[in-house]
Amino acid sequence: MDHAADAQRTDLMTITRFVLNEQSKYPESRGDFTILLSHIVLGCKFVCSAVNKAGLAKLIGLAGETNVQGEEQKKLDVLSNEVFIKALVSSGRTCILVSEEDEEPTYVEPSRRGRYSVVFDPLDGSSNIDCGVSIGTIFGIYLLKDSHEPNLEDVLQPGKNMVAAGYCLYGSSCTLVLSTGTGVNGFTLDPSLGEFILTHPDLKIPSKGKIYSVNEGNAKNWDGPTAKYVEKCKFPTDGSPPKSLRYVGSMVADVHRTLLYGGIFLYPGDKKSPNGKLRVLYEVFPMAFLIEEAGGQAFTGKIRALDLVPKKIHERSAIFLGSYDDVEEIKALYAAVEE
Ligand SMILES: O=P(O)(O)OC[C@H]1O[C@](O)(COP(=O)(O)O)[C@@H](O)[C@@H]1O
Ligand SMILES: [Mg+2]
Ligand SMILES: [Mg+2]
Repeated sequence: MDHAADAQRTDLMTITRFVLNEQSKYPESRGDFTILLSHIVLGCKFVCSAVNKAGLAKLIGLAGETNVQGEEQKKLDVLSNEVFIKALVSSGRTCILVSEEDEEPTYVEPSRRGRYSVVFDPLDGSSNIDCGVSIGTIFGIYLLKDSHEPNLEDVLQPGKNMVAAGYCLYGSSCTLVLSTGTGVNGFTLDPSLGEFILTHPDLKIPSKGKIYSVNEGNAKNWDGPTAKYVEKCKFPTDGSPPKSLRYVGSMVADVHRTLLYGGIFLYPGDKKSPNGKLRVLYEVFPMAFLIEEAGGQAFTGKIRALDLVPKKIHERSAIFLGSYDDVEEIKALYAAVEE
């Protein structure tokens, strides 16, 4: 084994070094994004360690408050939210923060303000916290185009205007997946080094998958195209084998598997919740941005998810995302009912 040759073939790259490389592609860049990202990374490391020791540190269970979604907040929801607000404000690079856990946006005071708006779900998959199943953090980043006073319009924008998006998965290992609009890369936290190391360079989602991921418990309320699609997954009529069902119930975990293995993740609208459950700004948009960057598709049942223009910060939307060919199939079923 020629270790020297092998060493020259594979990079030992930290996420900071990676983003610095990216930054060098933009001579006009002042390093603001690199600083912002280093604070997001710090937040992820903090939350990762809190999640790992949740049972020991009495961080399991309810916080005793209810958030704007009407959900009972978990202690880790509240802690993660505080950690990210603090990390983002202290970066000195943000102007507006939108969190799932806060009814109103946080407008950063002028003396600590920067040009980036960050929309985020501090802890995704809250129903899985207490049983130790994979959970995560999701974030999307917009850049203020000019020096106007930041306002709600700066975040109520189509997802395609984001400059970066990512998530951090707190699972058997802690993995941060990031895109700055030029491909998708995954970094694994080495707890002994406290460093996120590049382990999944240039991720590409397979064009077709063998897995479908949906909460079938809502099946009785589904519309025609969704019911037909899931039926096709289970009872294919073209001689192909049935797809396997995988559903963790944490969007980060279900999308991470979909990104690596291919297939489709869907949280459709239904008779009970016409706009589904997932929130446009800090769940649908960042995941759609990553999936498209990796060669997949993200569809709302009507349009390309990233073309949505949200009217409210906690707006929800149906979402079908994953492998290009699989999403193409469900788009055809919805197109058929439009005719
Ligand atoms: O239990 P359901 O209805 O299947 O919903 C699961 C979905 O809800 C969520 O937990 C909502 O996110 P939060 O946990 O951040 O509120 C998603 O992660 C997941 O995909
Ligand atoms: Mg969530
Ligand atoms: Mg959440």
